[in-house]
Amino acid sequence: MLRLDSLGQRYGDHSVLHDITLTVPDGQLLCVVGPSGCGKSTLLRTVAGLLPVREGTVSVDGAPVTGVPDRLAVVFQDYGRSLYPWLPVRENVALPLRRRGLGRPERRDEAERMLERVGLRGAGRRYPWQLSGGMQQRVAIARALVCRPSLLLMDEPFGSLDAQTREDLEDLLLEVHRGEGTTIVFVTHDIDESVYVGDRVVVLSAGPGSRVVLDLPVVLPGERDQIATRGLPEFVALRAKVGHAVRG
Ligand SMILES: Nc1ncnc2c1ncn2[C@@H]1O[C@H](COP(=O)(O)OP(=O)(O)OP(=O)(O)O)[C@@H](O)[C@H]1O
Repeated sequence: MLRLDSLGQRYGDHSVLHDITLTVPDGQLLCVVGPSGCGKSTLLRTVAGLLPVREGTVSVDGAPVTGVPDRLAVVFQDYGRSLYPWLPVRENVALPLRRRGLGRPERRDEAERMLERVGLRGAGRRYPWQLSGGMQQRVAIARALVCRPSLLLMDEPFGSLDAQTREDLEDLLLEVHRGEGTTIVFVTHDIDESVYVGDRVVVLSAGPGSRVVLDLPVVLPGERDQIATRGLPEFVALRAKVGHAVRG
């Protein structure tokens, strides 16, 4: 479980986040949206232990965050820079397992299992630069999940992909989330995307000193489907609520 209690964050004198209190239960996929520059990435960097907590507290599974939490994984927008071009895809995915002390065959098997999970069976021997952007981001997701993190942070992970690939990866994320039950905090600019993938959407106000202005459970009937779900009146109503909150 992730808990933010009265979190305040700033860079020098510039206040970015103010009095953010949130609890993310295990297994929830929380989307965070808000106007550009409101502090979404700052929030993720704080949870990842990459920025010191200025005010309030942040804890993961009951332990205050003072450095990078154990069992945390992060996926960024910039897949091109997050994979090692000199390592084959399988080695990229297996990399985090080295710290777990697994032997080479076990690492290889786990990496192959995750590659299959993200739809990249048979791509293990290829190099990242031989893959499309969408495939590279699948590799980044496989690497993030290979250690079975208890918390996965995703910062605009599909922001630079074309529309079709983006939809494919949204569906992949939902499938993997259902299968692995990982707690996920997913930052996006895209209001539709937040409602489509989220169990819950939190909207931050424009800065400085952004606060939570909407905390919305996403309850939609049936399995999510790119065409059917987006056409549901419930979806349209949720999207409108989030849209109004983002625009202030
Ligand atoms: N390292 C830094 N030093 C100083 N100011 C920073 C730093 N990083 C971010 N900021 C400022 O903090 C504010 C929040 O930035 P942040 O990147 O967290 O917002 P964001 O909501 O993720 O933005 P976007 O949606 O455009 O990616 C912005 O005003 C930004 O200019």
